[in-house]
Amino acid sequence: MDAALIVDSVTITYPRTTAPVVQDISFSTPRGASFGLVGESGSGKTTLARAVVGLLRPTSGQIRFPGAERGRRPVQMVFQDPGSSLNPRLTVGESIAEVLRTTPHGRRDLVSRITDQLIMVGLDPAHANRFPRQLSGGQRQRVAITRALAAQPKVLVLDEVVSALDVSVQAQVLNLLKRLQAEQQLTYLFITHDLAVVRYMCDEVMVMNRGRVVESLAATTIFSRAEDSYTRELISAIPELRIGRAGA
Ligand SMILES: Nc1ncnc2c1ncn2[C@@H]1O[C@H](COP(=O)(O)OP(=O)(O)OP(=O)(O)O)[C@@H](O)[C@H]1O
Repeated sequence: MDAALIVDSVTITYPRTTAPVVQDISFSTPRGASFGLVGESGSGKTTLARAVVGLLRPTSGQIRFPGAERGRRPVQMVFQDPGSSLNPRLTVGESIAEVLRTTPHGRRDLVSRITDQLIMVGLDPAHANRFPRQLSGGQRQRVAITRALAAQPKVLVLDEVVSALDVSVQAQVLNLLKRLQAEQQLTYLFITHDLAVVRYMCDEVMVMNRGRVVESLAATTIFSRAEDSYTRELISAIPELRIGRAGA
């Protein structure tokens, strides 16, 4: 298996706390695949995600990116609320430029690269001159996605990226992510409490509860095969399976 991300026996304990919030978690994701991490609030998903992107160091265990250049962590993260992850004082173009300046680009000028980044996520190049507050939630999330991709990652950690959006906009953003994944062979770590999103987007899914793995299974079988009582509880908590309808 050509793995892009390997999480190996990772345990994370925050300073000044005793119990680990992530306990002995292992999984790997093939290149171009999507791995779902689900579990209710407080189960440790975001903590693990922060370790994957290097924002915190595991107390024990390892996180590896096979095939990546030495010393380079080929991963970016997109957050739930682009309103707070994008700098409100920078225009969309400046925000993307900030990242583009750090990557190799041959002879192409910055403005045409910004234009390409916007077109790639279905935005009007004229949006480069707007501030985040002048965009809709869905448009802001597209900016956050293209800004993350401007860093040329191989792995994208997507933490509740559609939870704050209207249902119809959710489907558009999920379909955009699917297209980008196919075009760029991206590997996704998809964090959500929404099992319908997981079934639509992911190949495999791992269910976490209180920092531990409850079960791991193929995403398509999550509704039919989930055996653990905790997973069944999460399933029964879903108000309706809307993605099947909106996502085609
Ligand atoms: N900086 C911190 N210091 C101490 N404990 C923390 C810190 N950040 C998170 N925690 C605790 O770690 C546990 C896991 O939190 P985490 O945010 O990873 O869960 P989560 O599954 O992502 O939840 P949510 O969906 O609400 O974001 C929680 O009990 C939380 O209170």
